[in-house]
Amino acid sequence: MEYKKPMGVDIDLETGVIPGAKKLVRRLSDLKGYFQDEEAYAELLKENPVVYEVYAVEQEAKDGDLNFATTVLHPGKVGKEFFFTKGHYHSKADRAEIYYGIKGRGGMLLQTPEGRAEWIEMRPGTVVYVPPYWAHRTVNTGDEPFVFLAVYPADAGHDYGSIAEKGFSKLVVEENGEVRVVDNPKWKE
Ligand SMILES: O=C(CO)[C@@H](O)[C@H](O)[C@H](O)COP(=O)(O)O
Ligand SMILES: [Fe+2]
Repeated sequence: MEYKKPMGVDIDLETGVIPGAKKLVRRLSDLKGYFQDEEAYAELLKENPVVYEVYAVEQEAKDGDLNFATTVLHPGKVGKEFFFTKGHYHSKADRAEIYYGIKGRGGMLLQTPEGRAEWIEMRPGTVVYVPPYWAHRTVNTGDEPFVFLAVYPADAGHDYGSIAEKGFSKLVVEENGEVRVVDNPKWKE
């Protein structure tokens, strides 16, 4: 039996960086079609800001092993909608996940394949359990980077297709200076 070597790494709790991790950058241009307000999107696209970065430590996609990653989700809005991650189901849809809030403020939108949505607020110290079969997207509702850790089965995979096409049934917006979770007028099952 070949045993893998155990490891310990220190997340930089200020920046969210995991030393030695694989870095992925998502700019606004990577989120084409995701936001409601197309005019506001086109305007902000001139700057094409970084919306989020992911620092991932991933294993071969085998049953029983675990991956982990931090996400640094920057503050910002497109029109009234707060910056968010693309959101996905897992390719192996029954794979669950744990998120842990490190810095900043935000929350997670979750959704069943039938379109039943839930919103869970996150702050430093919040643990969110993502059950099997729920799509999940994080949203930064604050004015500083929202940093969190995710731990997920190594064989979970990402299925972006249905969210990219249909979005979530709820939107997280700012209205009169308040965070509101409202129905998505463009949602169709
Ligand atoms: O849920 C996971 C892994 O299963 C997170 O590590 C996200 O991958 C990350 O927060 C970026 O979000 P997406 O662009 O992948 O939706
Ligand atoms: Fe996930």
